[in-house]
Amino acid sequence: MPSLSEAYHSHPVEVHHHKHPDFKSLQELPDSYAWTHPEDHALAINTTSSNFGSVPVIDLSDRNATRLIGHACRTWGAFQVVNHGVPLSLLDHIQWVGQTLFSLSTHQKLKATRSPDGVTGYGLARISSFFPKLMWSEGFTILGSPLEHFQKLWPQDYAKYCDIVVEYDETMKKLAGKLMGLMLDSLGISKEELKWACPNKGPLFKDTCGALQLNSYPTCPDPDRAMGLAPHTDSTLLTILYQNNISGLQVHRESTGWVTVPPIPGALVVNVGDLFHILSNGLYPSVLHRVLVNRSKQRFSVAYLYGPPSNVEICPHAKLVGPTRPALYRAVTWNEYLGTKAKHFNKALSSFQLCAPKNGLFDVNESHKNSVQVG
Ligand SMILES: C=C1C[C@]23C[C@H]1CC[C@H]2[C@@]12CCC[C@@](C)(C(=O)O1)[C@H]2[C@@H]3C(=O)O
Ligand SMILES: O=C(O)CCC(=O)C(=O)O
Ligand SMILES: [Fe+2]
Repeated sequence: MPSLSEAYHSHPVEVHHHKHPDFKSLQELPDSYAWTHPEDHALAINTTSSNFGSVPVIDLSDRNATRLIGHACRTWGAFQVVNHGVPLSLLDHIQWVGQTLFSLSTHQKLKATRSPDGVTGYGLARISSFFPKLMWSEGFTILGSPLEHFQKLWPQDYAKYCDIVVEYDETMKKLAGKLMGLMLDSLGISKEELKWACPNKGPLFKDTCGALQLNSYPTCPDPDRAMGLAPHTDSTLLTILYQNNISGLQVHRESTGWVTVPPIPGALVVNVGDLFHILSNGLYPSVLHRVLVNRSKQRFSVAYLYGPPSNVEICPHAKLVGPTRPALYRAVTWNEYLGTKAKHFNKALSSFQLCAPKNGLFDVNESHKNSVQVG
Protein backbone atom coordinates (compact mmCIF):
# COMPACT_ATOMS: atom_id res chain seq x y z
CA MET A 1 0.00 0.00 0.00
CA PRO A 2 1.68 3.25 -1.08
CA SER A 3 1.89 5.59 1.86
CA LEU A 4 1.41 9.32 1.81
CA SER A 5 5.14 9.86 2.09
CA GLU A 6 5.40 8.59 -1.50
CA ALA A 7 2.88 11.08 -2.90
CA TYR A 8 5.55 13.19 -4.60
CA HIS A 9 7.75 10.38 -5.90
CA SER A 10 6.32 10.70 -9.39
CA HIS A 11 6.11 14.51 -9.29
CA PRO A 12 9.04 15.93 -7.34
CA VAL A 13 8.37 19.49 -6.23
CA GLU A 14 11.47 21.54 -6.80
CA VAL A 15 11.55 24.51 -4.45
CA HIS A 16 14.73 26.51 -4.37
CA HIS A 17 15.66 26.33 -0.73
CA HIS A 18 19.04 27.87 -1.44
CA LYS A 19 17.15 31.10 -2.13
CA HIS A 20 15.95 30.89 1.42
CA PRO A 21 16.51 34.27 2.99
CA ASP A 22 17.17 35.07 6.55
CA PHE A 23 13.92 37.06 6.78
CA LYS A 24 15.11 38.96 9.85
CA SER A 25 18.07 40.45 8.01
CA LEU A 26 15.98 42.01 5.24
CA GLN A 27 15.28 45.71 5.80
CA GLU A 28 13.51 46.09 2.47
CA LEU A 29 11.25 43.81 0.48
CA PRO A 30 13.35 42.25 -2.32
CA ASP A 31 11.69 42.46 -5.73
CA SER A 32 11.36 38.68 -5.83
CA TYR A 33 8.87 39.00 -2.91
CA ALA A 34 6.91 41.98 -4.24
CA TRP A 35 3.50 40.74 -5.38
CA THR A 36 2.03 44.06 -6.43
CA HIS A 37 3.20 46.11 -9.27
CA PRO A 38 1.29 49.11 -10.65
CA GLU A 39 1.02 47.47 -14.07
CA ASP A 40 0.18 44.06 -12.77
CA HIS A 41 -3.39 43.86 -11.53
CA ALA A 42 -3.41 40.11 -11.61
CA LEU A 43 -1.27 40.03 -8.51
CA ALA A 44 -3.31 42.59 -6.57
CA ILE A 45 -3.46 41.80 -2.90
CA ASN A 46 -6.53 43.96 -2.18
CA THR A 47 -8.81 42.80 0.54
CA THR A 48 -12.19 43.58 -0.93
CA SER A 49 -14.16 44.01 2.23
CA SER A 50 -14.54 42.78 5.73
CA ASN A 51 -17.79 44.43 6.73
CA PHE A 52 -19.92 41.45 5.84
CA GLY A 53 -19.04 39.27 8.77
CA SER A 54 -16.75 36.30 8.63
CA VAL A 55 -16.96 32.53 8.80
CA PRO A 56 -19.44 31.19 11.38
CA VAL A 57 -18.21 30.35 14.88
CA ILE A 58 -19.78 27.07 15.96
CA ASP A 59 -19.99 25.70 19.48
CA LEU A 60 -19.48 21.94 19.19
CA SER A 61 -21.62 21.38 22.28
CA ASP A 62 -24.55 23.18 20.64
CA ARG A 63 -27.34 20.71 19.81
CA ASN A 64 -27.72 22.44 16.46
CA ALA A 65 -24.03 21.96 15.64
CA THR A 66 -24.69 19.56 12.74
CA ARG A 67 -27.08 21.91 11.01
CA LEU A 68 -24.83 24.93 11.58
CA ILE A 69 -21.83 23.04 10.22
CA GLY A 70 -23.80 22.03 7.13
CA HIS A 71 -24.76 25.62 6.47
CA ALA A 72 -21.19 26.86 7.00
CA CYS A 73 -19.76 24.23 4.65
CA ARG A 74 -22.25 25.05 1.91
CA THR A 75 -21.89 28.80 2.11
CA TRP A 76 -18.29 29.40 3.24
CA GLY A 77 -16.40 26.12 3.04
CA ALA A 78 -14.98 27.05 6.44
CA PHE A 79 -15.97 27.74 10.04
CA GLN A 80 -14.40 28.18 13.46
CA VAL A 81 -15.08 25.76 16.32
CA VAL A 82 -15.14 26.43 20.05
CA ASN A 83 -15.79 23.91 22.82
CA HIS A 84 -13.86 21.40 20.73
CA GLY A 85 -12.30 19.71 23.74
CA VAL A 86 -8.66 20.36 22.79
CA PRO A 87 -6.84 21.64 25.91
CA LEU A 88 -5.61 25.21 25.55
CA SER A 89 -2.32 24.09 27.08
CA LEU A 90 -1.77 21.75 24.12
CA LEU A 91 -2.34 24.65 21.70
CA ASP A 92 0.22 26.68 23.67
CA HIS A 93 2.67 23.80 23.60
CA ILE A 94 2.47 23.23 19.85
CA GLN A 95 2.90 26.95 19.29
CA TRP A 96 5.98 26.83 21.46
CA VAL A 97 7.40 23.95 19.36
CA GLY A 98 6.80 25.93 16.18
CA GLN A 99 8.24 29.12 17.52
CA THR A 100 11.30 27.39 18.86
CA LEU A 101 11.80 25.57 15.57
CA PHE A 102 11.51 28.64 13.35
CA SER A 103 13.79 30.71 15.57
CA LEU A 104 16.67 28.26 15.02
CA SER A 105 19.39 29.54 12.68
CA THR A 106 18.84 29.06 8.94
CA HIS A 107 21.87 26.78 8.94
CA GLN A 108 20.28 24.56 11.59
CA LYS A 109 16.85 24.49 9.97
CA LEU A 110 18.30 23.53 6.60
CA LYS A 111 19.61 20.31 8.20
CA ALA A 112 16.00 19.13 8.11
CA THR A 113 15.23 20.37 4.59
CA ARG A 114 12.38 18.72 2.75
CA SER A 115 13.61 16.81 -0.30
CA PRO A 116 12.00 17.47 -3.72
CA ASP A 117 10.22 14.11 -3.76
CA GLY A 118 9.48 14.04 -0.04
CA VAL A 119 6.58 15.32 2.03
CA THR A 120 8.24 16.04 5.36
CA GLY A 121 10.72 18.60 6.61
CA TYR A 122 11.59 22.27 6.47
CA GLY A 123 11.06 24.46 3.44
CA LEU A 124 9.39 27.21 1.49
CA ALA A 125 5.75 26.73 0.52
CA ARG A 126 5.47 23.73 -1.77
CA ILE A 127 3.17 25.66 -4.11
CA SER A 128 5.88 28.29 -4.74
CA SER A 129 6.73 26.95 -8.18
CA PHE A 130 3.29 27.97 -9.49
CA PHE A 131 3.77 31.64 -8.70
CA PRO A 132 6.12 34.24 -10.16
CA LYS A 133 6.89 35.71 -6.73
CA LEU A 134 8.14 34.19 -3.49
CA MET A 135 6.06 33.93 -0.35
CA TRP A 136 6.95 35.55 2.94
CA SER A 137 6.79 32.42 5.07
CA GLU A 138 8.51 29.22 6.04
CA GLY A 139 7.01 25.85 6.85
CA PHE A 140 7.72 22.47 8.38
CA THR A 141 5.73 19.36 7.45
CA ILE A 142 5.43 16.32 9.71
CA LEU A 143 3.98 12.94 8.81
CA GLY A 144 3.80 10.43 11.62
CA SER A 145 6.83 10.64 13.86
CA PRO A 146 8.95 13.81 13.72
CA LEU A 147 11.84 11.92 15.36
CA GLU A 148 14.23 11.75 12.42
CA HIS A 149 14.05 15.46 11.64
CA PHE A 150 13.87 16.61 15.24
CA GLN A 151 17.05 14.69 16.09
CA LYS A 152 18.82 16.78 13.48
CA LEU A 153 17.35 20.05 14.77
CA TRP A 154 17.83 19.36 18.47
CA PRO A 155 20.40 16.57 18.92
CA GLN A 156 20.18 16.87 22.72
CA ASP A 157 16.59 17.51 23.63
CA TYR A 158 14.46 16.40 20.68
CA ALA A 159 12.32 14.15 22.90
CA LYS A 160 10.27 16.91 24.54
CA TYR A 161 9.41 18.40 21.15
CA CYS A 162 8.49 14.98 19.75
CA ASP A 163 6.16 14.25 22.68
CA ILE A 164 4.16 17.42 22.08
CA VAL A 165 3.85 16.77 18.34
CA VAL A 166 2.68 13.20 18.92
CA GLU A 167 0.08 14.33 21.45
CA TYR A 168 -1.11 17.11 19.13
CA ASP A 169 -1.36 14.68 16.22
CA GLU A 170 -3.44 12.18 18.21
CA THR A 171 -5.71 14.87 19.58
CA MET A 172 -6.31 16.37 16.14
CA LYS A 173 -7.00 12.97 14.64
CA LYS A 174 -9.81 12.43 17.15
CA LEU A 175 -11.26 15.88 16.57
CA ALA A 176 -11.02 15.45 12.80
CA GLY A 177 -12.95 12.14 13.04
CA LYS A 178 -15.63 13.88 15.05
CA LEU A 179 -15.87 16.78 12.58
CA MET A 180 -15.94 14.36 9.69
CA GLY A 181 -18.89 12.57 11.34
CA LEU A 182 -20.76 15.86 11.82
CA MET A 183 -20.09 17.00 8.26
CA LEU A 184 -21.32 13.67 6.85
CA ASP A 185 -24.31 13.75 9.17
CA SER A 186 -25.21 17.21 7.84
CA LEU A 187 -25.37 15.65 4.37
CA GLY A 188 -27.64 12.85 5.60
CA ILE A 189 -24.86 10.27 5.49
CA SER A 190 -24.24 8.10 8.54
CA LYS A 191 -20.74 6.83 9.33
CA GLU A 192 -21.95 3.29 8.60
CA GLU A 193 -22.70 4.46 5.07
CA LEU A 194 -19.06 5.31 4.48
CA LYS A 195 -17.33 1.94 4.34
CA TRP A 196 -13.77 3.03 5.10
CA ALA A 197 -14.90 4.98 8.15
CA CYS A 198 -15.92 1.80 9.93
CA PRO A 199 -13.08 -0.70 10.17
CA ASN A 200 -13.85 -4.19 11.46
CA LYS A 201 -11.91 -3.48 14.59
CA GLY A 202 -11.23 -0.32 16.56
CA PRO A 203 -12.69 3.18 16.55
CA LEU A 204 -14.33 4.97 13.63
CA PHE A 205 -12.02 6.76 11.20
CA LYS A 206 -9.03 5.02 12.78
CA ASP A 207 -7.10 4.36 9.54
CA THR A 208 -7.15 7.93 8.27
CA CYS A 209 -3.95 9.79 7.42
CA GLY A 210 -2.96 13.14 8.80
CA ALA A 211 -0.08 15.54 8.29
CA LEU A 212 0.97 18.50 10.41
CA GLN A 213 2.13 21.70 8.81
CA LEU A 214 3.81 24.29 11.04
CA ASN A 215 3.84 27.73 9.41
CA SER A 216 5.70 30.89 10.33
CA TYR A 217 5.11 34.33 8.82
CA PRO A 218 7.96 36.59 9.93
CA THR A 219 7.50 40.34 10.34
CA CYS A 220 7.73 42.02 6.97
CA PRO A 221 9.19 45.42 6.04
CA ASP A 222 6.58 46.02 3.32
CA PRO A 223 3.51 43.90 4.12
CA ASP A 224 1.20 45.59 1.60
CA ARG A 225 3.24 44.20 -1.26
CA ALA A 226 4.01 40.77 0.21
CA MET A 227 2.11 37.47 0.35
CA GLY A 228 2.47 35.06 3.27
CA LEU A 229 0.85 32.10 1.57
CA ALA A 230 -0.68 32.43 -1.90
CA PRO A 231 -4.32 31.52 -2.58
CA HIS A 232 -4.89 27.77 -2.55
CA THR A 233 -7.33 25.08 -1.49
CA ASP A 234 -6.15 22.20 0.69
CA SER A 235 -5.95 18.71 -0.86
CA THR A 236 -7.63 17.17 2.17
CA LEU A 237 -10.98 15.97 3.42
CA LEU A 238 -10.76 18.72 5.99
CA THR A 239 -8.07 20.85 7.63
CA ILE A 240 -8.03 21.96 11.27
CA LEU A 241 -6.05 25.13 11.71
CA TYR A 242 -4.72 26.71 14.84
CA GLN A 243 -3.62 30.33 14.41
CA ASN A 244 -1.94 32.41 17.07
CA ASN A 245 -3.43 35.77 18.01
CA ILE A 246 -2.17 37.56 14.89
CA SER A 247 -4.58 37.86 11.99
CA GLY A 248 -3.59 37.14 8.40
CA LEU A 249 -5.73 34.23 7.23
CA GLN A 250 -8.37 35.13 4.66
CA VAL A 251 -10.96 33.03 2.89
CA HIS A 252 -12.41 33.82 -0.50
CA ARG A 253 -16.11 34.07 -1.03
CA GLU A 254 -17.63 34.57 -4.45
CA SER A 255 -20.05 37.23 -3.26
CA THR A 256 -17.72 39.28 -1.08
CA GLY A 257 -14.12 38.65 -2.04
CA TRP A 258 -11.39 38.11 0.56
CA VAL A 259 -12.61 37.99 4.14
CA THR A 260 -10.35 37.85 7.20
CA VAL A 261 -10.83 34.96 9.63
CA PRO A 262 -10.19 36.74 12.92
CA PRO A 263 -8.19 34.85 15.54
CA ILE A 264 -10.38 33.91 18.51
CA PRO A 265 -8.46 32.70 21.56
CA GLY A 266 -8.82 28.93 21.84
CA ALA A 267 -10.85 28.54 18.64
CA LEU A 268 -9.83 26.32 15.72
CA VAL A 269 -10.54 27.02 12.05
CA VAL A 270 -11.91 24.18 9.92
CA ASN A 271 -11.53 24.25 6.13
CA VAL A 272 -13.33 22.01 3.67
CA GLY A 273 -10.68 20.41 1.44
CA ASP A 274 -10.77 19.16 -2.16
CA LEU A 275 -11.43 15.53 -1.22
CA PHE A 276 -14.52 16.44 0.77
CA HIS A 277 -15.59 18.57 -2.17
CA ILE A 278 -15.43 15.39 -4.27
CA LEU A 279 -17.08 13.21 -1.60
CA SER A 280 -19.95 15.70 -1.26
CA ASN A 281 -20.35 15.74 -5.05
CA GLY A 282 -19.66 19.46 -5.06
CA LEU A 283 -22.17 20.36 -2.33
CA TYR A 284 -19.45 21.46 0.10
CA PRO A 285 -16.88 23.31 -2.01
CA SER A 286 -13.30 23.44 -0.83
CA VAL A 287 -12.41 26.92 0.35
CA LEU A 288 -9.84 29.14 -1.36
CA HIS A 289 -7.69 30.81 1.29
CA ARG A 290 -4.48 32.82 1.62
CA VAL A 291 -2.37 34.48 4.30
CA LEU A 292 -1.25 38.11 4.49
CA VAL A 293 1.65 39.29 6.64
CA ASN A 294 2.28 42.32 8.82
CA ARG A 295 5.03 44.70 9.81
CA SER A 296 5.43 44.18 13.53
CA LYS A 297 4.26 40.75 14.67
CA GLN A 298 5.33 37.30 13.68
CA ARG A 299 2.37 35.12 12.80
CA PHE A 300 2.33 31.41 13.48
CA SER A 301 -0.09 28.62 12.55
CA VAL A 302 -0.40 24.83 12.65
CA ALA A 303 -2.53 22.99 10.10
CA TYR A 304 -3.68 19.42 10.64
CA LEU A 305 -4.25 18.08 7.15
CA TYR A 306 -6.71 15.22 7.35
CA GLY A 307 -7.31 12.66 4.64
CA PRO A 308 -8.55 9.12 4.09
CA PRO A 309 -6.53 5.91 4.51
CA SER A 310 -4.02 5.81 1.68
CA ASN A 311 -5.61 2.85 -0.17
CA VAL A 312 -9.10 4.30 -0.19
CA GLU A 313 -10.69 5.83 -3.27
CA ILE A 314 -12.78 8.91 -2.61
CA CYS A 315 -15.73 9.48 -4.92
CA PRO A 316 -19.07 11.29 -4.78
CA HIS A 317 -21.16 9.44 -2.17
CA ALA A 318 -23.91 7.25 -3.63
CA LYS A 319 -26.51 9.07 -1.53
CA LEU A 320 -25.63 12.35 -3.23
CA VAL A 321 -25.78 10.97 -6.74
CA GLY A 322 -29.02 10.44 -8.66
CA PRO A 323 -30.77 10.95 -11.97
CA THR A 324 -30.91 14.72 -11.51
CA ARG A 325 -27.47 14.96 -10.01
CA PRO A 326 -24.84 12.86 -11.78
CA ALA A 327 -21.51 12.14 -10.13
CA LEU A 328 -19.36 15.18 -10.87
CA TYR A 329 -15.98 13.57 -10.12
CA ARG A 330 -14.29 10.27 -10.67
CA ALA A 331 -12.80 8.22 -7.83
CA VAL A 332 -9.33 9.18 -6.60
CA THR A 333 -6.97 8.19 -3.78
CA TRP A 334 -5.27 10.82 -1.63
CA ASN A 335 -1.87 9.93 -3.09
CA GLU A 336 -3.06 10.31 -6.64
CA TYR A 337 -4.70 13.60 -5.76
CA LEU A 338 -1.54 15.01 -4.17
CA GLY A 339 0.50 13.94 -7.18
CA THR A 340 -1.93 15.71 -9.50
CA LYS A 341 -1.91 18.80 -7.29
CA ALA A 342 1.88 18.85 -7.42
CA LYS A 343 1.69 18.88 -11.20
CA HIS A 344 -1.40 20.95 -11.97
CA PHE A 345 -1.97 22.91 -8.73
CA ASN A 346 -5.34 24.72 -8.95
CA LYS A 347 -6.40 22.70 -11.99
CA ALA A 348 -6.18 19.46 -10.00
CA LEU A 349 -9.79 19.34 -8.86
CA SER A 350 -11.26 20.00 -12.30
CA SER A 351 -9.00 17.36 -13.82
CA PHE A 352 -11.07 14.76 -11.93
CA GLN A 353 -14.33 16.24 -13.12
CA LEU A 354 -16.63 13.99 -15.14
CA CYS A 355 -19.11 16.56 -16.40
CA ALA A 356 -18.76 20.29 -16.66
CA PRO A 357 -21.61 21.75 -14.60
CA LYS A 358 -22.34 24.52 -17.13
CA ASN A 359 -21.41 23.29 -20.60
CA GLY A 360 -22.96 19.87 -20.28
CA LEU A 361 -20.99 16.69 -20.74
CA PHE A 362 -17.42 16.45 -21.80
CA ASP A 363 -15.04 13.62 -21.40
CA VAL A 364 -12.44 13.21 -18.71
CA ASN A 365 -9.57 13.12 -21.16
CA GLU A 366 -10.68 16.47 -22.52
CA SER A 367 -10.46 17.96 -19.06
CA HIS A 368 -6.99 16.54 -18.60
CA LYS A 369 -5.86 18.10 -21.84
CA ASN A 370 -7.28 21.44 -20.83
CA SER A 371 -5.50 21.59 -17.52
CA VAL A 372 -2.73 24.08 -17.84
CA GLN A 373 0.64 23.26 -16.48
CA VAL A 374 2.14 26.25 -14.78
CA GLY A 375 5.71 26.69 -13.59
C1 LIG B 1 -0.88 16.33 2.93
C2 LIG B 1 -0.45 17.40 2.30
C3 LIG B 1 -1.31 18.58 1.93
C4 LIG B 1 -0.29 19.64 1.53
C5 LIG B 1 0.74 18.78 0.87
C6 LIG B 1 0.94 17.63 1.88
C7 LIG B 1 1.74 18.15 3.09
C8 LIG B 1 1.63 19.69 3.27
C9 LIG B 1 0.32 20.31 2.79
C10 LIG B 1 0.45 21.79 2.42
C11 LIG B 1 0.39 22.76 3.61
C12 LIG B 1 0.50 24.22 3.09
C13 LIG B 1 -0.42 24.49 1.88
C14 LIG B 1 -0.29 23.34 0.85
C15 LIG B 1 -1.08 23.69 -0.41
C16 LIG B 1 1.16 23.02 0.62
O1 LIG B 1 1.86 23.50 -0.22
O2 LIG B 1 1.56 22.09 1.58
C17 LIG B 1 -0.73 22.05 1.50
C18 LIG B 1 -0.77 20.78 0.64
C19 LIG B 1 -2.15 20.58 0.03
O3 LIG B 1 -3.15 20.65 0.73
O4 LIG B 1 -2.18 20.39 -1.18
O1 LIG C 1 -1.41 30.07 8.24
C1 LIG C 1 -2.60 29.93 8.00
O2 LIG C 1 -3.48 30.50 8.64
C2 LIG C 1 -3.06 29.03 6.88
C3 LIG C 1 -2.09 27.93 6.56
C4 LIG C 1 -2.59 27.08 5.45
O3 LIG C 1 -3.44 27.45 4.70
C5 LIG C 1 -2.02 25.72 5.27
O4 LIG C 1 -1.07 25.35 5.99
O5 LIG C 1 -2.54 25.00 4.40
FE1 LIG D 1 -4.21 25.83 3.44
